[in-house]
Amino acid sequence: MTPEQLDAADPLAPFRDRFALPEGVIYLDGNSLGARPKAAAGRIAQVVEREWGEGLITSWNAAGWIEAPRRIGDKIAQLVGAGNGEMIACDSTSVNIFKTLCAALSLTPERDTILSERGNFPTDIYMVQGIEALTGRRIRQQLVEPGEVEGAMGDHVAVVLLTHVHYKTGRMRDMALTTRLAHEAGASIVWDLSHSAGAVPVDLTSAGADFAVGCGYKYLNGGPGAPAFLFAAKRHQQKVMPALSGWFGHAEPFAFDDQYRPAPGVERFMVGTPPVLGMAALEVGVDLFLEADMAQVRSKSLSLSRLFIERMKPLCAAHGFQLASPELEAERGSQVSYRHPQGYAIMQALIARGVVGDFRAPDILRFGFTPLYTSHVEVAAAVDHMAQVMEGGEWDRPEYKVRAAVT
Ligand SMILES: Cc1ncc(COP(=O)(O)O)c(C=O)c1O
Ligand SMILES: Nc1c(O)cccc1C(=O)C[C@H](N)C(=O)O
Repeated sequence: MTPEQLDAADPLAPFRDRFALPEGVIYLDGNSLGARPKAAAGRIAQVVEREWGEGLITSWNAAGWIEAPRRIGDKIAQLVGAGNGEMIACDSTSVNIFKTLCAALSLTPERDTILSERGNFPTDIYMVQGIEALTGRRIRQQLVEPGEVEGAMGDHVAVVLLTHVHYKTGRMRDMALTTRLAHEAGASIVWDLSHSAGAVPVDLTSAGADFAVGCGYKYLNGGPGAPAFLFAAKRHQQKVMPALSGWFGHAEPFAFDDQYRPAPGVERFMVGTPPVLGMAALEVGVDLFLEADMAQVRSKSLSLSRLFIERMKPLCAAHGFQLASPELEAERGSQVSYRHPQGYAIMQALIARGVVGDFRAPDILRFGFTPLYTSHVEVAAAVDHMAQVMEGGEWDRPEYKVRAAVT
C-alpha cells in the first residue's frame, strides 16, 4: 500500500488534530519530548487563572490538587497493565529510580549487588553509583553486556535494573521472561519504562514486575519536565520503608506528627509537594492517551517504522547508514536508529529542513514514531529529505558540526 493508502486506513488518524504541531515540521522526536496536546494550553490557563488565581489555597481540596499524584498514577497504570493503587505520578524518573532501588534492595538485605547493563541510560547507572557512595560501597553496581544480563543473575544479586526499551537502539526486552529469571535467581527487578509507556503494550501485572519508573514527557505527552511515574507492586508496598521519607509520603501529612509513619499504600513513595502545573499538563496528555487503543498504537507504530526502514534501505547502501535497531519487530520499541560517522551534522541538516529527530553520541541518529500524531506520508517525506541531504552533500557545512548543549 502507498503511504497515502496506509493513512486513509489508519484508525488513529483523527488524533493528529488533537495536537498542536508547527506547520511544515515532521516531528520524529516524541520519544524525547512529546508534542503538545492542544487541550494543554486551556487546562494550564484554567489552573493558573481560576484554581490558583481565584481558588488560592482552597484549590488543594476544591480542585483536587492533593489527589492528583494518585489520580494520574491510576490513569498511567491503565496504560502499562498495573492495578489501582500501584502507581503514583511524582518527582523525576531519576529520583524515582533512587526510591525504587532502595525499596527493592531492602527486600533482600543479605545481597549486595544491583545488576544492570553497560550502555543503559546514564541516569540509571549514575543513581546506582550514588547509592554505592551512600552505603560506603556495601551496595555495588555490576554492569554487564546487554546480552549477558540473564547469565549474571547469581545469588549475590539483590536487584536487576533494566530499561525495557533502550533509549539509543530501541531494543525491547522480554519483560515477562526477564522478570521471571530475576525472580528465579532470588532478585527483584526495577523496570525503566521511559521509552515504553505510551509506546508499546506493557503488562506489569502479568509480568510479575516488582517496581517500575518512567517519564511523563515522552510518549505520554505531559510537557517538558513533566512529573514521572513510579510503580510498586501491591505485594511489596507494606514491606518497604521509603528511603526519602518526606511528609507527602506520611500516613497523615496534616497530623504534623514528629514521627514519620509511611502511608499504607503507594502514596508512601511521594516525597514533597506535587508540582501542580506540571501535573495538570501531564493529566491532559494521559487522558488523551486513554482514549486510544494500545493495540492500534502498536500496530501503527510498527507500520510507520516498517515503512521508514524499507525506504531507508537504498540510502543505507549508498551512504553508509547502519541500522542500529533490531530488525525483528518483536524486539523493537517505537523508534528506529541508524549509525553514521557524520550523524550529528546529518541530523542538523534534517532539522534545518523541518525533519526533527535527534542524535545520540557517538554516532546514532534517532527517529521516534508516535502513532497518535505521525502519518505514513510524513515518514515517507522524512526519508525523501534524508535522500536530498545526502545526495547534495548538504550536511557538510561547518554550522552543522558545532555541537549544541542539548542534542
Ligand atoms: C531510560 C531513561 N530513563 C530516565 C530518563 C530521564 O530521567 P529524568 O526525567 O530524571 O531526567 C530518560 C531520559 O531523559 C531515559 O531515556
Ligand atoms: N530529559 C531530557 C532533557 O531534559 C533534555 C533533552 C533530552 C531529554 C531526554 O529525555 C533524553 C532522552 N531521555 C533520551 O532518550 O535520550
